[in-house]
Amino acid sequence: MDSKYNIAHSSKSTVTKFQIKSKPIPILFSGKNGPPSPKKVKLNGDDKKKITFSSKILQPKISIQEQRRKLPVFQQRNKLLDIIKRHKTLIILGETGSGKTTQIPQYIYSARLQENGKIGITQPRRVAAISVAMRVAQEHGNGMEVGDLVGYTVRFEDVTSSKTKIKYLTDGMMLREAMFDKLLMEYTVIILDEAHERTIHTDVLFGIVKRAQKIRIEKKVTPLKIIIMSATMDVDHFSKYFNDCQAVYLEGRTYPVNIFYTLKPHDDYQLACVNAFFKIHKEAPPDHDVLIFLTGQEEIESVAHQIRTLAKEPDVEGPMVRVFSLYAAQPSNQQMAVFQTTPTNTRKVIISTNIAETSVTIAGIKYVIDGGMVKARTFHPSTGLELLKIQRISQEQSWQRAGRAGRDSEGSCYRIYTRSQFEAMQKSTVPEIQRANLNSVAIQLLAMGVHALTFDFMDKPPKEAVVAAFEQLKMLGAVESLNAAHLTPLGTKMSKFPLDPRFSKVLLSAHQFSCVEESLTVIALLSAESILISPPNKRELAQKVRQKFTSGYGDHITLLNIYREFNSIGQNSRRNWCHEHYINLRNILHAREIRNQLEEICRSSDIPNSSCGSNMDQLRKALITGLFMNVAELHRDRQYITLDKKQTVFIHPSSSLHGQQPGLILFTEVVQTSKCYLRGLTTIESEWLQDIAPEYIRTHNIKCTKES
Ligand SMILES: Nc1ncnc2c1ncn2[C@@H]1O[C@H](COP(=O)(O)OP(=O)(O)OP(=O)(O)O)[C@@H](O)[C@H]1O
Repeated sequence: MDSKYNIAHSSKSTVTKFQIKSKPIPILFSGKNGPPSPKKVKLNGDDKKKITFSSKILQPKISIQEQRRKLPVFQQRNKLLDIIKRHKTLIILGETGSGKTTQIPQYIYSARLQENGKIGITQPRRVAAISVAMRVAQEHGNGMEVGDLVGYTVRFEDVTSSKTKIKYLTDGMMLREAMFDKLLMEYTVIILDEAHERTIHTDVLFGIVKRAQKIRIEKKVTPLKIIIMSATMDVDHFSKYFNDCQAVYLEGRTYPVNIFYTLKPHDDYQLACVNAFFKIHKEAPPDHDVLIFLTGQEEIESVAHQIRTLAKEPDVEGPMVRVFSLYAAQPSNQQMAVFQTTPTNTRKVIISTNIAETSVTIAGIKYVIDGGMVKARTFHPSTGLELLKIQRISQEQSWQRAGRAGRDSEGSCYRIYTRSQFEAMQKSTVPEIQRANLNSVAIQLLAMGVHALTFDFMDKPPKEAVVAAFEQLKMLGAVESLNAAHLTPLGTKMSKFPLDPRFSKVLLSAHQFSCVEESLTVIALLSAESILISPPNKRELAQKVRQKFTSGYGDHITLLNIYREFNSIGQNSRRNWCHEHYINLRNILHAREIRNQLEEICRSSDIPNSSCGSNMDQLRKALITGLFMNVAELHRDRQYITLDKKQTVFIHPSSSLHGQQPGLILFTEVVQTSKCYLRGLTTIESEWLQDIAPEYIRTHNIKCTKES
């Protein structure tokens, strides 16, 4: 689970910049293939009724098996199987949509190259793992259900059985499996798909599977075959890391994708995306669906609202529009909704973060609009703060995005940047391991008996980030020293939670303060996307109706109050209640799902359940046990300074403590705009800090000079 710990947005991501315009404005594109000349279908007024066809219906139906045979990879099937048979490690490079993810595991299975083991195919994202597994089960035919021969495992969902031989799973899940079996004996073939993504989990997995393969050879047990796949990767770099392994390039792609660039740069890429959409909408046949790439939930919901509203304007031409959002924080069933077919004469538009960037095929997508931006996490060891920042994508990412069109017919990609902006982009994305907070990775590796400083990474993380991670783990009691080769018993328990170790520590300490129930709720709420909705034009109203939940102790307890109230009302009234109180129903339900999972881990770790009722001091103390490094103190000049790295910080205007000046505050979020703001706050007492984290106070030479 990606915890939202210390995550912040830049002002760009949080401010909804759109004004609804009565009519979309034109946007100019150029492209090497010239502008498209789509079939003009007028769908205004009476014409709308006269349209009785859709190419969704008229398209000659070819069987799924014929579709498989038409894929470029099919031509090379035998040659490919022969190479796979001969090499214990192999890199396969092939165009997006050529059939790598769906076909190669099936070829391997048909040729029984996996012998008695399983074929595990990792995906950086759950939506890809689920949708691809469903497609492959469907391709396999004979009424096969997912979970039989073909299955998937993602966080909070395991759809496999004893019959499963082809298993799609997220790289995070395979990493969890490796914590219980370092040699991954369940598998005889592991395919690391979308290797170019270089998420932290993928990078750690590279080292884990490489090591498992080596040890299995040394121990003379069933060998492990490793296949690394992507459409866009630095083959030499990967080959060198995997002991100069063989690489093959699969030629050919299914359908062409025409690329168009804007003629001038667009700072307001959200607005430009909306305008590009309506340009397409006006001209393209109704069954040509559109996929738009933006950076995060708020942006996506805002653009979705824009498109829904504008599409209803009487002078906007085009068919009916059905808008879908897609981002990581949604529960699975909402994510999977984007794959549903829409009625004839309805255009589907999906607005997604980069989670739809790789592996995913959404049937009917003819057009991709690429906003050119992504939200990326960056950790700053010097300040101890991790910030989520909106930045330009890499060229690799832009090719992957374009590759989401042209999968079932010719497609087009409209890039909301100029050709020279594209050329100025970094070729590849900086691996996440080189820019993220490493304390979760460090604890996971150590649970497998490996120290992050000596681990065989493809690209080593900065040493100071590893040291900072170990310093934190030591202060949390997860390791005894910075060079520890093992976790302490407490550290081992912490590693069982898919959370930032600071949050795991809170859960593990909560029983001491009789507040396991409350801690589970707060940590789950912090691990999901925000449950609070604050529309820019109704911000004050939203705050007013939620006023009754506001706690003088701060945001965490305010969130707890909201959750408690939500839980106490009947199921049928929840939707209305959320609407009235500006609460995001989806997100609060997702938080509840996360809470159930965490509760299950607590139960299996023998943590008895307890509740502190209305005694919030207990919860405030429990929060300190994991978050004592995230405390800021009020100084005489009315500024807050963090105790740890002495950073000047301010209380964010959206915090329930804004306008007050408590002496000591504990924080879980940092927002960097013109200033460094804190939100996700709880007030704490100086004596508690001294009692709960005496070692930290002593070693950091901290004197709490409480001001009020
Ligand atoms: N859910 C689906 N519905 C319809 N067609 C699909 C679906 N999934 C895959 N396909 C078809 O199979 C083709 C191959 O998909 P696959 O995911 O195997 O390609 P890939 O080479 O792995 O692409 P990428 O590098 O983009 O992940 C697609 O281009 C599409 O034509």
